[in-house]
Amino acid sequence: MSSLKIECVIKDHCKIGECPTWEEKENSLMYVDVTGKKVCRWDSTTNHVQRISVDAHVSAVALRKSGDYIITLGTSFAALKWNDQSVTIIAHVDKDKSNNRFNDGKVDPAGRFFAGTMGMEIRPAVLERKQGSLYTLLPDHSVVKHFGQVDISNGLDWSLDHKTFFYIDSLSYSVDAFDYDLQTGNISNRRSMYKLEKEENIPDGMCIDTEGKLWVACYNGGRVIRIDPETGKRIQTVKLPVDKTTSCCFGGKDYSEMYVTSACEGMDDEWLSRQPQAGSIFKITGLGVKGIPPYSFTG
Ligand SMILES: O=C(O)[C@H](O)[C@@H](O)[C@H](O)[C@H](O)CO
Ligand SMILES: [Zn+2]
Repeated sequence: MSSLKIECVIKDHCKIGECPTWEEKENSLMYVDVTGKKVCRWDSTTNHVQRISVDAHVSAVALRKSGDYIITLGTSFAALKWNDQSVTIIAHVDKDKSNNRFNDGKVDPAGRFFAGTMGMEIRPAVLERKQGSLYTLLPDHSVVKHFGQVDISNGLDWSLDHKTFFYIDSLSYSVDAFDYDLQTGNISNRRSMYKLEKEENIPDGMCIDTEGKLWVACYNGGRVIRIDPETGKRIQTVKLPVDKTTSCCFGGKDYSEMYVTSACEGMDDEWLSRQPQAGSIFKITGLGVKGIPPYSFTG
């Protein structure tokens, strides 16, 4: 008998809730509302949500070793100080692409911030294709560009042995794997590891668990799926009460809870009436597997 439990823990109406990131020292979940232009912090002990409004699309938030956060804002990497709500631009990318924005990002095991860009959407997943690129912000604040020709740069994570980088460009409907060099941050030898099935729809955010398996949030698929990178097979599906599940991370006291963000942008009144929790954040317990703490940016 599964002890799986899904509860809506943050009743929000995020246009595009994204990038859930557990902050252990604050017992809190960080997340963003991309087109709502907000960086949010939910305190799991008080159930209180603090929101900081920013002046551009904010698509990723990550912890910073020196405290506070690093974010992707428009087509810039930026530092966010929580208490005074100050934003300091660190580096710009895609200077020749005024209609681009950053999308998903995450810090690698060596403290580098990987994030990718995309063209602005006309409506969900409808945009000028091949405009995006994948970048790394190094601790010295220089930027490395890995490759271009990306549609929607999305979920990313690293294997537990730090030898493989997993990456999603959403409109390829594939989860890809690269060889990854921990010492340099270089990635190579791209191959498809899992092709989504039709009803799983668009691959979005992603995280790894302590057994080395990947969890992928399926946008318009209303689910997270668990994939074994060794076999390229799906080993579990957990359905949620909303279709636009956007990303997932582990959190809670021992990283045994999974948090799933969602979106409501692009839903008409009839769809919203069927899924009134769209844009909220869900907690899944009883998965029987844990996650790992997020890495912090060392710059
Ligand atoms: O959430 C994201 O990663 C993007 O910002 C969305 O706007 C995508 O279009 C959607 O998730 C489909 O990939
Ligand atoms: Zn995403």
